Amino acid sequence: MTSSSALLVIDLQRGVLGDCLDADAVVARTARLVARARAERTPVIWVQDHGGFPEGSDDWSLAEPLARRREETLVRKAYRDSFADTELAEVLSAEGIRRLVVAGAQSDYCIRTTTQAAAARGFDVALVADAHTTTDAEFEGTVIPARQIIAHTNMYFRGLRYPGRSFGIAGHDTVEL
Ligand SMILES: O=C1N[C@@H]2C=C[C@H]1C2
Repeated sequence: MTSSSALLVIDLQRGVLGDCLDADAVVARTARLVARARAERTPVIWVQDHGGFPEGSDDWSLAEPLARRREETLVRKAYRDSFADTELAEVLSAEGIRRLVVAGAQSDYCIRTTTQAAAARGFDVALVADAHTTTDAEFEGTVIPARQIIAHTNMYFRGLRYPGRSFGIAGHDTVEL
């Protein structure tokens, strides 16, 4: 079935979520979103990062209760951009996907980078405002709380504009799939 949208679940792995803000709640909301996508026959694509931990390890595994179905695509990555050195672009093209609904972690790394890359590649993008998370950050003495990073990520993508395309944010329970 050629669907125009796909749900992209990025790096909701045990080793990534350790210190992320409200990780359990984000995982639970994402699980409900995945169930919606499956019910509406919207493809679910799972991205898992093996940059920091070996495939098959506990840290590499999806946080429970998330679980990939056999027929759902797994994209393995080692960079913040889920398109970098992966087959994501080919998978999306083959399935006629023109719009991505994005959830996962971490907001300021793989979520931000992948969402911006998708925009630059011509996809419409909806960021699920309450289904991404990250940790507090600190850079050269400046502490940036996770809650601020998440809010800023949502603010940034709510206002992103490219000619002829649509971007936005929405909650896990209302985002169009
Ligand atoms: O956002 C991210 N997801 C993986 C863990 C940190 C980066 C890579």
